Amino acid sequence: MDHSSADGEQTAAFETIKDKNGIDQVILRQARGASVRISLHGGQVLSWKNDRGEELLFTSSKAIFKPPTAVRGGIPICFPQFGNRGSLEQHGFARNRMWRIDDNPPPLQSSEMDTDANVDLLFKPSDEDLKKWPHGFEFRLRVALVTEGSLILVPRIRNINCKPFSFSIAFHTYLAISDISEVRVEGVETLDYLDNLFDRERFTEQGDALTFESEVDRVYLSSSDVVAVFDHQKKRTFLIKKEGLPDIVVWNPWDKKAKAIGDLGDEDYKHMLCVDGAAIEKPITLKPGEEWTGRLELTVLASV
Ligand SMILES: O=P(O)(O)OC[C@H]1O[C@@H](O)[C@H](O)[C@@H](O)[C@@H]1O
Repeated sequence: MDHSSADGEQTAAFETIKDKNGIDQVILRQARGASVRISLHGGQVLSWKNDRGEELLFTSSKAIFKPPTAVRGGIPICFPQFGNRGSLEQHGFARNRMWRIDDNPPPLQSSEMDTDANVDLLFKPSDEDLKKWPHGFEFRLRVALVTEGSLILVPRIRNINCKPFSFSIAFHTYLAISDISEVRVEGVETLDYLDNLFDRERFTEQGDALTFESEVDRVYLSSSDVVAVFDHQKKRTFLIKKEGLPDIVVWNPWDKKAKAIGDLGDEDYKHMLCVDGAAIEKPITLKPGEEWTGRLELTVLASV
């Protein structure tokens, strides 16, 4: 189905298709050929391609596309809990639920978001969810593909209950990389991090840039607003720009853990790196009626 509309210079266009399980997927196409595909299961971005048709997000060779589990790849959304830091299922329930297209979203502050291919998704908890997590909320997600091909995610979470609540959030972004040993992350040097491999003990990053030679599972705290991932072999750099998302998760399972993860191929860990804009260490608290907004912008640049 085509949902295009044109108004002078402004276009807001997306189409929906059904996957083989009957789940709606939204496709955003930008004029120069870049595209994004989003599943309404989990509100999960599954694919982001540049104008040459190259896939920029990793998908596992053993990915399972059948609900209720999230697809191993793309950008699953961890909400309202990150990992096992709470009583809910791992990474919270939002990634395992159906979202819907929001046809009439409240306007966003930022006008740049109205000018490109975009869609608004909405997730509201079911009665079952409310039994486990008794906090009424609306989670809106604007997904936009801008002219230069950058992918922008704008989450808005509103407390529609009469009591305050706190949540964590992470955009669990599986970047597609040539080879994990060819990649370095800049923007986390000198930061403190919680190491999931050492019971979340706090350490300080000592190196100039982060490179990989074994499993890494860390939450870097209060990072700068831009983190860069350089891929020497592919000669490209991902820029991760974020607002309202102070932390950065960096995860690669390496060989042993990869073998233990059912929906990840044994060698897949070489071609993925998760770098997530997140709010984990200090959960966000919303009073009744309050709304929180964040922003994540992913850009890919050619590098030498
Ligand atoms: O297998 P899941 O639930 O998608 O989680 C994958 C990984 O997600 C990372 O963000 C966590 O830090 C890891 O500990 C976890 O293994």
